[in-house]
Amino acid sequence: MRIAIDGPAGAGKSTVAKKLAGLLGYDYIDTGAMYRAVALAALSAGIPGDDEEALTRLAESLTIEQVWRQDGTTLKVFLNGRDVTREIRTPEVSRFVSVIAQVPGVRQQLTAKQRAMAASGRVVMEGRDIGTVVLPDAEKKFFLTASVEERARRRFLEITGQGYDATLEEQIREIAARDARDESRAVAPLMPAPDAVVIDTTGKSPDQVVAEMAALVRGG
Ligand SMILES: Nc1ncnc2c1ncn2[C@@H]1O[C@H](COP(=O)(O)OP(=O)(O)OP(=O)(O)O)[C@@H](O)[C@H]1O
Ligand SMILES: Nc1ccn([C@@H]2O[C@H](COP(=O)(O)O)[C@@H](O)[C@H]2O)c(=O)n1
Repeated sequence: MRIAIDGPAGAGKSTVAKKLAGLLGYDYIDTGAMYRAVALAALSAGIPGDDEEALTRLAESLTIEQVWRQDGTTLKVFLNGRDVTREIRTPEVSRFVSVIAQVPGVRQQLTAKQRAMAASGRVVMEGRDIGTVVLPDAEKKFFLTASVEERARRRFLEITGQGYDATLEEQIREIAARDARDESRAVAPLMPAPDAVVIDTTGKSPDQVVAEMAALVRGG
C-alpha cells in the first residue's frame, strides 16, 4: 500500500508520517526534504529564484537520497553523497524553498525521482502534491490541516526548544507566506485530493492523529 500525506507547513505531516511508517513497518519519504535539498544547492551555487532554466538543470543533476531507520524518528538526507539533514532546515533554506518549488521544471524532475522512490510500494510519502500529482493512485490519502496560529505555535515551540531565537509573530508571518506561495502556484498548488481524508489536527496529539489514520488504513 502507498500512503500519501499532504498538508500545509506545520500541520504535523512529518511527525505522524514517521510514526505511521514505524507502526506499519513501511518506508518513509519526505518530499519537502528533496525541495529543500534543491534550494540548498541553488543557494550554494548562487542561482537566483527566477532562473528557471538553471534551477531545472540543477534539480536534474542532483543525487538526493534518504535513509530511513525504522525506529520511528531518524531520517537522513544526502545531497550528492553529503549528509545535509541539518543544513536543509536553516531559516535561509526555509525562506527560499517555496520559491524554487514554483518552478515547473524543478517539480517535474523531483516528481520523477519521487515516483521512482515509491515504486516498491509499502511507503508513506508526505509533501504538498503527493495525493494529487506524484501518486494520484495511492491506495490511501490523507490531508492534514490546522489553523495558521496553531501551526506557528508548534513551530515556535520547536525552534525555541532547540535553543534558537524566534517570535510567534515571525512564525505566523513565515508560515502564512509559505502557505500563500504553496496554494497559489500555477503548477501543483497545495490542495486536498478529491479522495483524501481531511484531518484537522488542531487540539489533537500526534498519537491521536496516528491512531485515527492507522484505523482508516487497517479498515481499508
Ligand atoms: N498533533 C500535534 N499536536 C501538537 N504538536 C504537533 C502535532 N503534530 C506535530 N506537532 C509538532 O509541530 C511541529 C511541526 O510538525 P511537523 O514538522 O510534523 O509538521 P509538517 O507538517 O511536517 O511541517 P513542514 O511541512 O513545515 O515540514 C513539530 O514540532 C511537531 O512536534
Ligand atoms: N511535495 C512537496 C513538498 C514540499 N514542497 C515545497 O517545499 C517546501 C518545504 O517543505 P517542508 O514539508 O519541508 O516544509 C514547502 O513549503 C513547499 O514549497 C512542495 O512544493 N511539494
